[in-house]
Amino acid sequence: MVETEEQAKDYVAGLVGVASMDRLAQYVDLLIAENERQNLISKASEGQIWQRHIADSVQLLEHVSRETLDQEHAIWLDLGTGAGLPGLVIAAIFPDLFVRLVESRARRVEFLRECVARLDLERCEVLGERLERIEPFPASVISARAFAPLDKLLRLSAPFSTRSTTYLLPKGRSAAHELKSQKAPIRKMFHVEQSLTDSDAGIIVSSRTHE
Ligand SMILES: C[S@@+](CC[C@H](N)C(=O)[O-])C[C@H]1O[C@@H](n2cnc3c(N)ncnc32)[C@H](O)[C@@H]1O
Repeated sequence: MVETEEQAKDYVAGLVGVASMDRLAQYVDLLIAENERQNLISKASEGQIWQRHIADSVQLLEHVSRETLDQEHAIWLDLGTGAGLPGLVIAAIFPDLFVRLVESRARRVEFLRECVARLDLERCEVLGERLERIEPFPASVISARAFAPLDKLLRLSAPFSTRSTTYLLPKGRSAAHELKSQKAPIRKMFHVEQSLTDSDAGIIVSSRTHE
């Protein structure tokens, strides 16, 4: 388990390069500063930002194949990005990957755009709209943390999903229960992975190529 700030930084540094670590540190500074102006993350989590937010986002990489990310036109779509979690963290790690962040609240959109500019993430696009209003495109990866209940999330994201889309859905403590309440075909498409940052939390991940 990744339980402390030190462990979180070591965990992330073990997975990403030095330049990515620098961009993540820059993002952490921007996030803490902006959290004074708008409510992006809980005040209580500021002192554990690497463990609660950065490592929590980075761990998603353990559940997506390198092959998926290396495809020429791979797009990582993050729904309800809010403060930048996990989508901006992913963009900071992979500046060459096309990352699209969907967020409807104007002040959050403004903050995300500022982060994209300050971190020089040319391939990261902030779609400042409700997801329902966005013209669908095929996404290689769809992530969403604390965005919507699973059935709504799957309904809204379906137009962006293909047979090979990898879903990565950190669901906190409700993961197993939410998946269990779905109909059999959905239950078969996904499984729950243990979160490394919270022993009670799970990540709903698509199991394999699906319809
Ligand atoms: C609870 S926050 C989670 C933010 C971030 N993913 C995190 O884990 O910290 C949910 C975010 O989704 C955004 N959101 C909710 N419904 C949306 C929709 N239909 N389209 C776009 N954004 C939406 C909200 O504005 C909010 O910023």
